[in-house]
Amino acid sequence: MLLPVINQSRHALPEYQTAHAAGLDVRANLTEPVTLKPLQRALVPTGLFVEIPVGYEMQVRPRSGLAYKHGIGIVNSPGTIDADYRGEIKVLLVNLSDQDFVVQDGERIAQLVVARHETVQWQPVSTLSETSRGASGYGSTGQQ
Ligand SMILES: O=c1ccn([C@H]2C[C@H](O)[C@@H](COP(=O)(O)OP(=O)(O)OP(=O)(O)O)O2)c(=O)[nH]1
Ligand SMILES: [Mg+2]
Repeated sequence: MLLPVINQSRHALPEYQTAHAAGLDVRANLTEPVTLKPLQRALVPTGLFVEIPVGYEMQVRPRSGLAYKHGIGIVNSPGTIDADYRGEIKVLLVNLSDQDFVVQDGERIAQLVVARHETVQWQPVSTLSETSRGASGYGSTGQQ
């Protein structure tokens, strides 16, 4: 897919790091580093503006390496970039570790996944089809 993009950051466009990666690693675009204290969050700019085709969305997902090594997650994970959004893509990072974490300019902070989505029209009904699961959930099938 060709994706229209305006890059107002100082960095190269997000790239797939391997041949069949789902996510494009996106970099922080900062004039100075941002320090996240434990449990602190920050809306980190990317300097990127995109025009996603109708029927698609862009998901802003965490990077597992940052999560595992530093406890860095995304508060609203996965973030949703709508097809009609024309603003800057931002990443809502949170520090879930017990130590300060410094986000550096140019650091790969998240990955962007473009995906199709459906648009529904509601069909109000009074009954739903029966299944063996029924209304059971929240661990109803056990742990092992
Ligand atoms: O991680 C994110 C999530 C959202 N957005 C932008 C694009 C998205 O299209 C817009 C709105 O996001 P969302 O619908 O998740 O937020 P909201 O709280 O429902 O805001 P709104 O009332 O503007 O829809 O904000 C980002 O830049 N990064
Ligand atoms: Mg919304």
